[in-house]
Amino acid sequence: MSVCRYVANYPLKPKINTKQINFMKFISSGNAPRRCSATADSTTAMANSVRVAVAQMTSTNDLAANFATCSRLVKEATAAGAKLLSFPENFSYVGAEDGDSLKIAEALDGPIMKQYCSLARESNIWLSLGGFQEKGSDDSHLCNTHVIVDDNGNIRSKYRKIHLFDVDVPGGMVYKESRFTEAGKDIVAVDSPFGRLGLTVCYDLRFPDLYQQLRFQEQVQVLFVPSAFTKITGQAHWEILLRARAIETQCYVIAAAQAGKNNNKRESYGDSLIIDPWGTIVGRLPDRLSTGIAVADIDFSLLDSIRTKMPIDKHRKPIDFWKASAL
Ligand SMILES: O=C(O)CNC(=O)[C@H](CS)NC(=O)CCC(=O)C(=O)O
Repeated sequence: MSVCRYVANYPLKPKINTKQINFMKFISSGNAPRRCSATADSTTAMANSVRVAVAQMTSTNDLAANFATCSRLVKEATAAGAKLLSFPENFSYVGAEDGDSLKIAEALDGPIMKQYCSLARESNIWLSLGGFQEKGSDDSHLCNTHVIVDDNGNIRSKYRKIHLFDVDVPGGMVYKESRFTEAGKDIVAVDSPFGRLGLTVCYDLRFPDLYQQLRFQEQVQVLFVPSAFTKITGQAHWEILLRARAIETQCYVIAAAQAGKNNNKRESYGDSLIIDPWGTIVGRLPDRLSTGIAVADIDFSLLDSIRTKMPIDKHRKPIDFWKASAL
C-alpha cells in the first residue's frame, strides 16, 4: 500500500521509483498486477482483462440483514465470474437517527469487519467496502473508511474519507457529516490483480484534485467511488461527474451506490456504474433496481491504448507553468 499526505498544492513530479518498487514487491509476492506498460505486460504475461462487479443495495439499521444482502450479492458476483465486488458507502449500516452510527462504530479488527473478511475468504473474492463506520480517535467521532479486502480475507488497504458532506442540499435536507465524522488526510492507492487502485468515497467525487493526484502521482488505473448520494444531487450530478473523472484520468471508475429508501428520512440515488477510461458506461444498475450487481471486464489493453494515443500525462503542464504565464 502506498499512502501519502493529501495536499492542496499538488507537486507534479511523478513518484516513478515508488511505483517501480511497489510493482517489484507485488511480483515477488506471486501476485502479478496488471500493468499498462508494454514492459510490465511482457514480464508478467497475464491475461489482459479481469472481471469485476459493482453492487447496489438499500442498507438499513439492521446489521445482520445488510450482511445477508452482501452475502447474497457476493454469490451472484462469483457466479458471474467476478474476482472483485464493490459495495456502496454505508453497506453494513445506515443509522435511522442522528448519532446511531457512532453507537455501532468499530475498529477494523472488530467483529463487523471480521465478518466481511471471512465472506471474502470463503467466497475467494476481493471486496471494496466503502464507507465503513470505523471507530474514531475519540468516542464522539468515527471515520468514514473505505477498506479493500483480498480474497484471503486480509485487509490490503484503508482510506478515510477526506471531504465531509456538510451541505444544505437545494430543495432537500441539511447534512452535517462532520458532526460525528473526522476527516481523513491521507490519499491512498494500492496494487492488486485488478491494476493499481485509487480509493475515494462519495462526496470526494466533487473534488477533482484528489483524482488528479491519484492518477498522476499515484499512477492508479482504477478509481472507486462507493457512495450514498442524495436523490436530488444524484439526479443532477452523479453520472456526469463520474464520467468526467474517468475521462480526465483515463481510469476505470467503479461507483457502487445506495438506492431507495434507507429509512423514513433518507432516500439515496441508485445508478451504480462501471465506466471505462474512454468514459463509456460498461456496467449499470438503474436507480429503480434497488438491489443487485452489474459486471464488466477491466480491459488493460484498452486502458493502455487510450493512454498511449492521448498521452495527457505528458501534455500536462505543472501548476507553476501556467501561473507564471498568466502574469
Ligand atoms: O451519513 C452517513 O451515514 C454516511 N455518509 C453519507 O451518506 C455521506 C455524508 S451524509 N453522503 C454523502 O457524502 C452524499 C454526497 C452527495 O450526495 C453529493 O455530493 O451530492
